[in-house]
Amino acid sequence: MFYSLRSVLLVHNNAKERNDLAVAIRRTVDCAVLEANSPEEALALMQEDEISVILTDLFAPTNQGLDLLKQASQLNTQVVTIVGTPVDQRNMGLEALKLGAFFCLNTPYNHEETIIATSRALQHHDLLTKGEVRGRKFRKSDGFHGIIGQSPKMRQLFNCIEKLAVEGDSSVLVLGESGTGKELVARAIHAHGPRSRKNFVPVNCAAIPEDLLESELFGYVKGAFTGANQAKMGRLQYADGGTLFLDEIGDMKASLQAKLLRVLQEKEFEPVGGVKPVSIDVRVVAATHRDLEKSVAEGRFREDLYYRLNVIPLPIPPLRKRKDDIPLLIDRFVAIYNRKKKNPFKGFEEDAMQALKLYPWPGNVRELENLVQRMSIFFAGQTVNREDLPEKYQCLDEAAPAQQTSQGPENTISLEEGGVDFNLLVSRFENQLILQALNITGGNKREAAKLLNLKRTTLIEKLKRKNIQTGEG
Ligand SMILES: Nc1ncnc2c1ncn2[C@@H]1O[C@H](COP(=O)(O)OP(=O)(O)OP(=O)(O)O)[C@@H](O)[C@H]1O
Repeated sequence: MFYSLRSVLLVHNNAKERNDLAVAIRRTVDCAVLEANSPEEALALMQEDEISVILTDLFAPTNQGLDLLKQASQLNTQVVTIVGTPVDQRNMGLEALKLGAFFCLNTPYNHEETIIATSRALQHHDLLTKGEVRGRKFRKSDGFHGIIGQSPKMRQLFNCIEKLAVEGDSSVLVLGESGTGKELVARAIHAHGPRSRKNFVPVNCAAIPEDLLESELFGYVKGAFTGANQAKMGRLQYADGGTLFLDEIGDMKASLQAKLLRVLQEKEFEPVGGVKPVSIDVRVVAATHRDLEKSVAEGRFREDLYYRLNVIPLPIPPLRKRKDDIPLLIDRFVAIYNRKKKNPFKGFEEDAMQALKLYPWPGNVRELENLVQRMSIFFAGQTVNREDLPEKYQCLDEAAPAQQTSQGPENTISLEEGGVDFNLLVSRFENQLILQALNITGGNKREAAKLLNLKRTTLIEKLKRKNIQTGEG
């Protein structure tokens, strides 16, 4: 997804400090963090990965940091830079700002200040890149804040977002199947309303381990538990004045549901281990693919919290109910995945387009985006017809989509009676996917990572950890 492709490159020559800062950013900001020890290493990484934001020391007195700024903006005109410089060398910081740096921080870095500057820089990057895609290829009428759609159902959705965004305070519950664009909708609500000058902070309640979620959300005071050597601000506080996006809210455990309810009712909370309430002003946008009413009926979700969150329910229709949007979405994704390609993919023939309109898209827009990405790799410089599509997409009529050949999101694994070895099964599943991807790409790790929707560096890390030997690439 183009938002989560955002990556921050930290350039700092003290490995321990760099690593601590990288961990702090990863925990709070929705992005990948890459690290480089020197400007040379940073430039090499920039050749390999698309970087959204660079945070670099200026490496006084050599000016290497200023050189890095110049070369980085030649390599990638949309990269946003933040520089760090000691207080007594602010004049170099000024030079960097004149060269186009977005922000100048004092070193040694203060984690909270750096995290705020980094999220702002990423927001700025989002605006730059969205503007480019729309400006070049898309008209405003094709969608709304990066959400593509022209079908009556989507136009209705855009109207609702416009109205509720302006109002600015009421909680919103975004409902829809996985991959329908719930996070995009939450971002649009934030971007279109009065809170857009402050942070949009996403928290995926299902992705963060239950026992960590509380301190991630609410932060903690020094000494709150073993290892809490200093106080830490929670994500809720980063969202102060802005929007907190609670994805997969249906997965939140009961004790946290009670604490969240208090935030919504009283606009205050206590960090873990703290006794002093902290006032907070956030708009909460929550999302789930679950049937929350059913969870309430089954006693798994608090009824009072459900009503507090559900002030404005916002259902997003599944893709199969708005198939008119498919060609437009395909055009958009083709344009995105053709960016910077020397030999661009030429798109889908009419018979392929017809088949794709017949397919039921259980994984919704995410599945469509992945398919276009895959086709653009394997059919670079060509067009694709129906027979070129993976088998399950070669539909001839609506009632009978071609056989399901892969593990779509609709497939489930059932738990055996005696239980399973979870880690072993997950690891085997990962191995199979990785080996299949490497097989298809002839061992090319970059292309394999694309097929798996992983960053190249993540794939390499996994290969190392699993001791999987591959050819070059
Ligand atoms: N209408 C749309 N226009 C453009 N891109 C879209 C649209 N809907 C979804 N996408 C893309 O599909 C992917 C999934 O979107 P998103 O993460 O917002 O879905 P979601 O409903 O939050 O999924 P999940 O429930 O699995 O978290 C992203 O890459 C997003 O950019």
